[in-house]
Amino acid sequence: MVVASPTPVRPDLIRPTGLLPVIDLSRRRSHVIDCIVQACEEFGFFKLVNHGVPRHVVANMEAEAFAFFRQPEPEKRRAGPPDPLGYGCRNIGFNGDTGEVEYLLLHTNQASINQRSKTISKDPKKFSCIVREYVEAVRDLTAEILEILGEGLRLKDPQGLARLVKDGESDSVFRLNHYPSLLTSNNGEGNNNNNSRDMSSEESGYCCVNGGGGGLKGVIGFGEHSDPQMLTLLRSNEVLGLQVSVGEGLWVPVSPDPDSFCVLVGDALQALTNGRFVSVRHRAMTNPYKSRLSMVYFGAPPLPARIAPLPETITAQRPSLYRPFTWAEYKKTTYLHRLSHSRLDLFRARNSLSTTRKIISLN
Ligand SMILES: C=C1C[C@]23C[C@@]1(O)CC[C@H]2[C@@]12CC[C@H](O)[C@@](C)(C(=O)O1)[C@H]2[C@@H]3C(=O)O
Ligand SMILES: O=C(O)CCC(=O)C(=O)O
Ligand SMILES: [Fe+2]
Repeated sequence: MVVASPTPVRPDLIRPTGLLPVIDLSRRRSHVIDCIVQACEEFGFFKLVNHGVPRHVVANMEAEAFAFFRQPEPEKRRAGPPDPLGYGCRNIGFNGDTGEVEYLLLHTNQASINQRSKTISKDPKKFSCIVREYVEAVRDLTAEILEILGEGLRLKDPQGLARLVKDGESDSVFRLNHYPSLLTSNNGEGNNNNNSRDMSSEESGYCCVNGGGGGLKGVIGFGEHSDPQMLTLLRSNEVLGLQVSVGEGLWVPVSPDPDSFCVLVGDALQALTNGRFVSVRHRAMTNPYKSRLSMVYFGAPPLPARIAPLPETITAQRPSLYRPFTWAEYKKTTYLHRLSHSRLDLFRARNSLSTTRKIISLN
């Protein structure tokens, strides 16, 4: 069991379950604003409950995803190889990263979804319609959270951040990750799991914290990284796997809750807030007994959008930490590096390291 003690959570605001914040979106708005800002500052992560995304929209997407991954490998390969969009198995990105995961990566642009659906599903109209419904719901929720953050940061234009993901040209992507259990994967030749079944949690009795339980070591499904975009909304089935870094090598498992969304601050939002919000490092472990499915929306601005610390986040004590860049420039850099690379450091303003040292010594 991991016991970690990073910066203590202000007890009046966030209701922690274990260590990580859980925020109820249906509470009083001013309270929600304070909680979300605090969570983004302290962890770059929170769990959101009572979020308003209809259950059937999530259930339909999950059913389509499982139906896709249940197919024999040659069928799935029709939707690949990832360019980076499409179906991928074990290889992540173009720089040698691997993990025990198979995935579908889609752009959220409707024309692209329609086109890709043709190689993904035997009923492409149904598939693209279900993806559209899900993506629209999570995009709207992402925009709502960004508006809350805009208010919390007292931005002159509180809707500005949300507009970036609502823009028709937004470069947001959607990813379905499937982490087969050891029972359903077949050692190397893909995951032809259509005839296998998982164990029930009662059968498995598996309790995985920081990688292992019952004497089994955890296997990395998706290695350590931060997400490059602004905000990530991640929903998984009831299987444990996601872990969040709280610094000093400590990984905190996120208890799975199919009715909630995990919200993760990405690199672009860290830059826009001049480091006030932290992009959280995270990873996903596989579960030996149960297949895990995560559905992940990455809210991004349009490619030409300029990313630079917002004026309201720049002060005499905390001058601009990052030089301006476009999302296109950042995305290109992302794809030139390994998954675990701290790519935002490449965009630090000159002298920002000495500024950081000054801030630390003033505290
Ligand atoms: C190894 C890589 C895969 C990735 C692009 C990268 O070069 C580094 C970041 C990776 C990541 C992590 C978050 C998202 O899953 C993703 C789609 C993204 O935007 O950055 C992936 C990229 C990918 O798998 O294509
Ligand atoms: O599957 C998960 O829980 C994490 C996946 C992830 O971090 C990603 O797709 O970027
Ligand atoms: Fe991620």
